[in-house]
Amino acid sequence: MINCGLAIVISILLILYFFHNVFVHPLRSYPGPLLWRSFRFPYVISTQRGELHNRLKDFHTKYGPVVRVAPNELAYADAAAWKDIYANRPGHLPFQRNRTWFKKMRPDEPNSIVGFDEDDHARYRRAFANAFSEKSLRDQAPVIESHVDEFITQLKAPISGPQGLDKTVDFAKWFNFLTFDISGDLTFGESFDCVKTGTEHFWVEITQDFGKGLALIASVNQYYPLDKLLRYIIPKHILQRSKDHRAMSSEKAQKRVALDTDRPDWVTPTKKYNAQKGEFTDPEWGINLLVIAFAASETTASALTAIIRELVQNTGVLHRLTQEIREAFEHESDIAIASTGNLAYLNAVISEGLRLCPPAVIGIPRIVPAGGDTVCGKWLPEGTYVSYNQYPANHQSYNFHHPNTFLPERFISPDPKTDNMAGFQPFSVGRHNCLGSKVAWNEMRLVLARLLWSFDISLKNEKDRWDWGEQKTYILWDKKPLEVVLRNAGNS
Ligand code: HEM
Repeated sequence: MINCGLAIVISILLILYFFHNVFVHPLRSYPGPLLWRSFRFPYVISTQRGELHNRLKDFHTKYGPVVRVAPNELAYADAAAWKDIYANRPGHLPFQRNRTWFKKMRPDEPNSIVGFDEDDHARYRRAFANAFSEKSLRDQAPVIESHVDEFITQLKAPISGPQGLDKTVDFAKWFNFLTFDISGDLTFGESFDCVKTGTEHFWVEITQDFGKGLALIASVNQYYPLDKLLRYIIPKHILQRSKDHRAMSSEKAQKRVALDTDRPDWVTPTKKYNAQKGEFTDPEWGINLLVIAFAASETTASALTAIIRELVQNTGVLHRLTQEIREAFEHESDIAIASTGNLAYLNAVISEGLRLCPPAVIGIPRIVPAGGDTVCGKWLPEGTYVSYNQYPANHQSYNFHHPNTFLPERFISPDPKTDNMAGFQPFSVGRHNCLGSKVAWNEMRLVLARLLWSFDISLKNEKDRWDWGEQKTYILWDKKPLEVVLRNAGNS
């Protein structure tokens, strides 16, 4: 009897909630699918199924550039939203990162540079910015170049053996090896040696679950007080792995920070700045170096994997790019970070890869600040979740012509009538934009130039062709293997 009464009460509350969201809520005039406008659960289920990017893409096609995707959330595919949501607007309060995505596992954990606390963020950002100045990047270039050199040497080794056989490589794996080795070196002062050993280091292996973990945390946190149960919902062995990983990161961070050295990396300039302006605590170093090592690697590996997939699936583009690179350099040793900056077609290919397959697939929502504010000319109540979602937005024909086609030419001479380049912000804008965008560009140009100079590259299996968006995303791309055949091009 009590159960029956409870069920009736819950049903009535749900119906009232539904009517409130659809007919009374301040966002009621925004278009979107009825179930999503009424309840949060379709968004959460879609996130957990890894298909949110495709659902949002379809919604933006059907409903236009602003869609209500949950009772309190709007998704934007309108370029004007970038400035309103992410940039600093004089006279406006900042739109903070959404706490549901970044809630701490333990209250005594410090915030990180990607956290929601704006004061801590500004303090970290000012310090780490020194590691990404033009001078610091120049100092770090030889470190990146030596890792890329080791990567190419490893790929070449069996091919230049006695049989001179072609070699099959899974680039989804190998780009991870390379980018994590580089960021291990530049954060913790030592490479993870994935390229050297041809295997994933334990630290790197665990980070492969980060996206899924973030997606789960963000989903559960939507349902107060369920979030209190988070630590009981996550299986014990996963919690333990996560603790081990944190402990290993802290240990590595402390070891690196304790070193009295001028090695060119992301710690030396930050430490020098801190020596004058105020030190980080050990836990602050630990969490930030962990976050930066991850942010630098996963994204760049995703971009490189996507770009190579698009190249081997679009052989006309591959041919033109290979020609540009081989004509630009006489010797392999001429290919360096400084010498690859101005290759027009290479830059266009990378941009188009970032447009079609953005590593930051969807935007982490921001929150409209106290008192409410405007986005794209319309006032929104405080507390509204808002985000610009790159993958869904970049695939709309009202933003880019032939939006689903890999067309680097659109970046060679952009036509504002067909392509709205203001919407193309793969590294975001404003005070939280990517700190390492120049590093990413340096790495991507160098790796692609070295690869295409040395190898003729083709798909292992001609039938292994598919659209990048078919993969699942858990905040980040859940990348499928990319098996390609490398044939030594005979250049030296
Ligand atoms: C193709 C590669 C990359 C892409 C597409 C990318 C994209 C992004 C995006 C979109 C953001 C903003 C996230 C947000 O708004 O919440 C971001 C933040 C960040 N990225 Fe990258 N990133 C890349 C590579 C790198 C590299 C190489 C580093 C090197 C350290 C790096 C470090 C960071 C950091 C520290 C932040 C947080 C900045 C802040 O909140 O102030 N990223 N990245």
